Amino acid sequence: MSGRTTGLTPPDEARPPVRHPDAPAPGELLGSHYDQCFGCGAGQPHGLHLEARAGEGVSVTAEFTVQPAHQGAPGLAHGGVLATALDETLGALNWVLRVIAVTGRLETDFLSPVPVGTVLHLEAEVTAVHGRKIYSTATGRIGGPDGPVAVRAQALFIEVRVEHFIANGRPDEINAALADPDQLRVARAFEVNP
Ligand SMILES: CCCCCCCCCC(=O)SCCNC(=O)CCNC(=O)[C@H](O)C(C)(C)COP(=O)(O)OP(=O)(O)OC[C@H]1O[C@@H](n2cnc3c(N)ncnc32)[C@H](O)[C@@H]1OP(=O)(O)O
Repeated sequence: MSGRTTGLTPPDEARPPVRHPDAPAPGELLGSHYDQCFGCGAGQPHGLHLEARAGEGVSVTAEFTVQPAHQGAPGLAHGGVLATALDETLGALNWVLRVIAVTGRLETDFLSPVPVGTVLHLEAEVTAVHGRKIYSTATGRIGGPDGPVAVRAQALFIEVRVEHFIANGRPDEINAALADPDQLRVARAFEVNP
């Protein structure tokens, strides 16, 4: 046993999240944090190509259209792909907090099947912050932004430094990313911490 507190309920001493003053304006398209990301990268042919926008407060919205490559059962989205869509949307909250954070824990509820061709309308918000721990929730609706919730998640993200990726990633991809001016621009945007 590690002794970690792994619950998804913020402790009493957690504080409300703070929108960074330089966060993108509500409605602004956030773009991809990495071209090869399976969740949001344009360079991944079978990726989700999820497009997220900044919301009000510390929130984001996103859309993901389920493609034939995303099937689990015939004609239905794979649950892991739906969890990825939730994870990616929650990860996009980094843009609004202006911190780099990775998923530590993700709990997902699958409430109804999501057919291929469906546009999943996602929303995520940070509910509390405690030290490096960022507590957040997300929903995915079908049939429109106000349609029924098909999937939802609670998550705990952990703030990391950019060195986390340099220390743990494969050298080929790390070096390619460091040589890409667009990628450096994104990394610098996250380094403007309060
Ligand atoms: C450039 C932008 C990039 C944005 C990417 C977004 C992509 C979408 C999101 C993802 O999918 S990220 C990829 C999936 N996640 C990972 O690969 C993370 C793998 N795990 C790790 O690298 C480390 O475990 C982690 C950095 C999360 C934590 O290790 P640390 O050594 O830095 O933290 P530490 O063990 O000191 O724990 C700090 C606090 O967090 C808590 N914690 C850490 N890991 C946890 C965990 N897994 N579950 C619950 N709590 C956790 C821990 O209990 C502790 O709480 P307290 O401060 O209250 O003691």
